[in-house]
Amino acid sequence: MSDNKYEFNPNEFNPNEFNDPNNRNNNNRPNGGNNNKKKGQTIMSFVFMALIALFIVSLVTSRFSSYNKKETDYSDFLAELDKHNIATVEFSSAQINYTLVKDDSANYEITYYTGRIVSDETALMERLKTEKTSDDKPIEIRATVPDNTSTWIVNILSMVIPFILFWFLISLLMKKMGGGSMGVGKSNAKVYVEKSTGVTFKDVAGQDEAKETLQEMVDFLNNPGRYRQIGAKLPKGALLVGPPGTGKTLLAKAVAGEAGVPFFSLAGSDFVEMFVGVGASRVRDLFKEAQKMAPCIIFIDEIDAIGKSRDSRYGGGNDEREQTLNQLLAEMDGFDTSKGILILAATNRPEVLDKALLRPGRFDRRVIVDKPDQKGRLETLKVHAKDVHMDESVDLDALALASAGLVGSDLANIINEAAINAVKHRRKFVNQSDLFEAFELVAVGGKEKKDRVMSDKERKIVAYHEVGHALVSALQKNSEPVQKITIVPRTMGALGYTLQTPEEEKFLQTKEELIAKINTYMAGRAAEMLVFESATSGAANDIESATKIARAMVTMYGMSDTFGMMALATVENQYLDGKAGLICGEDTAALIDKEVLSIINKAYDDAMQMLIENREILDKISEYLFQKETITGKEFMKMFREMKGLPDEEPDENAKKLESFFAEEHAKQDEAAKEAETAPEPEMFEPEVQPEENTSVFQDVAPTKSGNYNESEMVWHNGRFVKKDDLRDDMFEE
Ligand SMILES: Nc1ncnc2c1ncn2[C@@H]1O[C@H](COP(=O)(O)OP(=O)(O)OP(=O)(O)O)[C@@H](O)[C@H]1O
Ligand SMILES: [Zn+2]
Repeated sequence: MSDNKYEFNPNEFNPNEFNDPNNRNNNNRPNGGNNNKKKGQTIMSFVFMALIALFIVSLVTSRFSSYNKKETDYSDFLAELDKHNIATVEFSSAQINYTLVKDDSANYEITYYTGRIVSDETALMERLKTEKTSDDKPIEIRATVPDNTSTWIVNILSMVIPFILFWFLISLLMKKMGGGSMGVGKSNAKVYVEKSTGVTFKDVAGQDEAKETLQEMVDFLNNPGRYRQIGAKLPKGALLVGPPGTGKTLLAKAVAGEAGVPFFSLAGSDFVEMFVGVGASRVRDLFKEAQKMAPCIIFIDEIDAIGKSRDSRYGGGNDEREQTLNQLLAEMDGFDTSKGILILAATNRPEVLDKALLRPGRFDRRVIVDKPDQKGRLETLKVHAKDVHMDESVDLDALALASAGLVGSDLANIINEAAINAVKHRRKFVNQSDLFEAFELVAVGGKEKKDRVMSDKERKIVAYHEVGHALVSALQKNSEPVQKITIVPRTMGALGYTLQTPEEEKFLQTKEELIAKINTYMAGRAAEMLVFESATSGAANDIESATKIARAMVTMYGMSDTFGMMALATVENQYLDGKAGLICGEDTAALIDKEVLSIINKAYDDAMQMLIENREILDKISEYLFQKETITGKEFMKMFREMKGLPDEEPDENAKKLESFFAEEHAKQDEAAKEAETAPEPEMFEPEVQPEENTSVFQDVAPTKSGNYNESEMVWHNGRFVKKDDLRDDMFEE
């Protein structure tokens, strides 16, 4: 199947082209719409030019015709009459035009004109009829209905032209803004229609539940009759809900591909325009076109852009969006399901959607497209690795294990980055270290930046900080194993990091595990304070992450002593950053802060205590890291166990896989050293990536001036260093 994707304007699209069975595989098909549009535009500009030309011509002629006309007073007219100087007189409806007996000095004849004085006219006529000109000819008298055609045209045109000009400018402006060009109401939104998407459920890895639900929809598109016969109401739409990059768009395409029907797609934000009413008319157009092509699928991405609740809490109350939404609801109610139109919509903020959208007969089915589990990740990796030449040694299993928390698009990205890496190293096959580097790029963010010059003092601080994290983690039962510790700075600002990955998929976290995590976060700063007695700004990320966990424990997980199981916050956008909104009074909010602070402070104390008790190990491993710059979790654990006098643990299968995956680090370093001499490094594009949540990265950012506290500003209080400014009276109360 070919991947045929077209952009088209539904207004000028000729649906018959789609219905022509002989035309099925004609790739040029919908361009007819484009040609029509072009033709229309040329005609319009032609008419426009013609009008302008006419206007100019008539202006010029009227100019010329008034060129030899001269206004005079009635008394002048009478005076000339007295002098027998008048040759012709012409009465028109409002004026008297007259010419004089030919004056030889003038090389053209001037027509004079003056107003009529009706009361005087009988006498005047008498005179004109009887009197003669100076050269003894009778005065020529005429009465004409004036020929006003030319002035009439000018008048009309002078009224119409500004309109046309105005309209022309507006449409130019709208085209600039990406709106409609031939009139405000018409749709020029980017609707994509693909006759066959070429995507099937096989291309979507994992997401088995979502596929199962959608399989029903496919069946309904294929056999609408079967459902109708038994009297079942056919579903009109389904809402695909999940975090970004999990494959919602891909699934929608797969439904179209499986059912073999055309796929209309556009983004919700395309509907919302500056002008009220544009969005609504776009919705109308879209449905009109879709009905002509039924059976088909309409896919609306980011439906929250139009479907946002009209409730003002979510920033509702926008006229344009409301109209668009109303139109969408009306269309959904209006169309006939038996034709086989299915509307799929995607969002990662289902909570902001207007309830009306979710009522039966609209998007009444919700399909959750969540982050993949380990199996899902492995399948996704396999799908994307299918067309990439992979070295035999490559173990996608280990990568799937290590990449907890990443979504489908991240995984696709890893495979692609790995392939780019292989090319960069002039290899024909992607090997494990390419994958590892790509994984780090996506999971941690940025690339190694070895040329960044840091002082030994700074590197030492970073080394202690990182080993602090790793050591406290290793000292606790409930923490995840350390996989890598490094003090090589990265391009996105990290000066070093400690990477931990769970050995198995976890769906629940216990209070002990959360506490262990907070302790581990605190350990970086604690190590700095213990050894250098001074804090750096490097712990900013640690502090933020730790506070987030502590706050969730208090407000949502029911894990605090003060509040117990009282709900104090609700998650506002579960599928994005999981931001929570407080649902409590101000007094309670202050108490929450206090509770969060006490959790953090206790964690800091505990971490400090653990480091003090294991100072020797801290010093040794930090020194080792300082020398080597990067060590694997395996190396770290070996040193740790030896010094602790612990027996070697036989790692389980998953642990072994992860170990070997992260051990690639060494292979990579050796290889890089070799290659550095030979191959010149081409510039590589770097995608912007965010560190992910599940795989814990204790990443430490470069210090900034404002955040760099020196010793004198810190005081030791209640068993920890605190910033002098932060010392409050109430801290001494306990
Ligand atoms: N389950 C999956 N199987 C295979 N590939 C996937 C999967 N999920 C995501 N991908 C890859 O990630 C890319 C982006 O996915 P897609 O655009 O469908 O995500 P989305 O959920 O619609 O994201 P958004 O909410 O940001 O629009 C896909 O083109 C595909 O390459
Ligand atoms: Zn840290």
